[in-house]
Amino acid sequence: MSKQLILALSKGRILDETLPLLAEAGITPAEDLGASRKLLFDTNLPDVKLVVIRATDVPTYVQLGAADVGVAGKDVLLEHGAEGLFEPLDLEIAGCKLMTAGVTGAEPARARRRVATKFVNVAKRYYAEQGIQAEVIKLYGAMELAPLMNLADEIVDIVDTGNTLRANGMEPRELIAPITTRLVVNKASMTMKHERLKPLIGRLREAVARRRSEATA
Ligand SMILES: Nc1ncnc2c1ncn2[C@@H]1O[C@H](COP(=O)(O)OP(=O)(O)OP(=O)(O)O)[C@@H](O)[C@H]1O
Ligand SMILES: O=P(O)(O)OC[C@H]1O[C@H](OP(=O)(O)OP(=O)(O)O)[C@H](O)[C@@H]1O
Repeated sequence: MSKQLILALSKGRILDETLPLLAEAGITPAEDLGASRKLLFDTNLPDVKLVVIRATDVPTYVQLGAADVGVAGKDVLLEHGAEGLFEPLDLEIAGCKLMTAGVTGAEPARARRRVATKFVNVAKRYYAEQGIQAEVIKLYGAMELAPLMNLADEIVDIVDTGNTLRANGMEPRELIAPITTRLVVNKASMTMKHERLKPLIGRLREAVARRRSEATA
């Protein structure tokens, strides 16, 4: 195993909140991540590199050891599964909720509920736990359209302000899980590169704690 540390970052809305935390932990990209089409970046530290990839690909990179460390939403991790991954730290950024939602005022009455979502595994697990028979329909976006178009009775999706639901005549129903962004570490790296990872995780943990105490001060 090489001595290099590869960090896999989720691009999109998590990235902007991840970079200041990494900077507080002493890692800054060697160039502006947004200014090029590059996907692999050097940092200020010669033995640390960053890859910036789709959020849903982060657990795969870390699980299979292509990256040592990843930054991903708990929603993505719940959907992917935790095999081969340690989750040592809640970075407490990009908070939102994973919820069921339906048409405002409508009763979720159907014996076999049709549920549209991109979180297929989460949804199957959740409805099974609730003892509700569900036919889960995989979509890749715009879940809020599905009940409107009679494709589904209910959706499972991320809710933050609730504006997207409201704009489409829907309302949140049940909370499946509160979501924040997590640090994940490949299990083999955790053992083999422990000396290198321990201070990094420690500095990130301090940065998160500092923010928390500033927020409550
Ligand atoms: N309002 C929100 N809507 C969606 N995701 C949110 C929201 N607030 C925080 N998040 C977090 O941001 C992540 C999604 O980021 P983003 O929307 O940039 O990616 P995406 O478009 O869903 O990903 P992909 O490109 O893989 O489809 C989620 O996994 C979640 O953890
Ligand atoms: O409660 P709100 O504050 O409205 O946020 C939730 C919405 O934001 C996300 O969609 P996004 O705009 O990221 O598009 P996506 O479907 O491509 O993820 C998510 O899928 C919801 O639709």
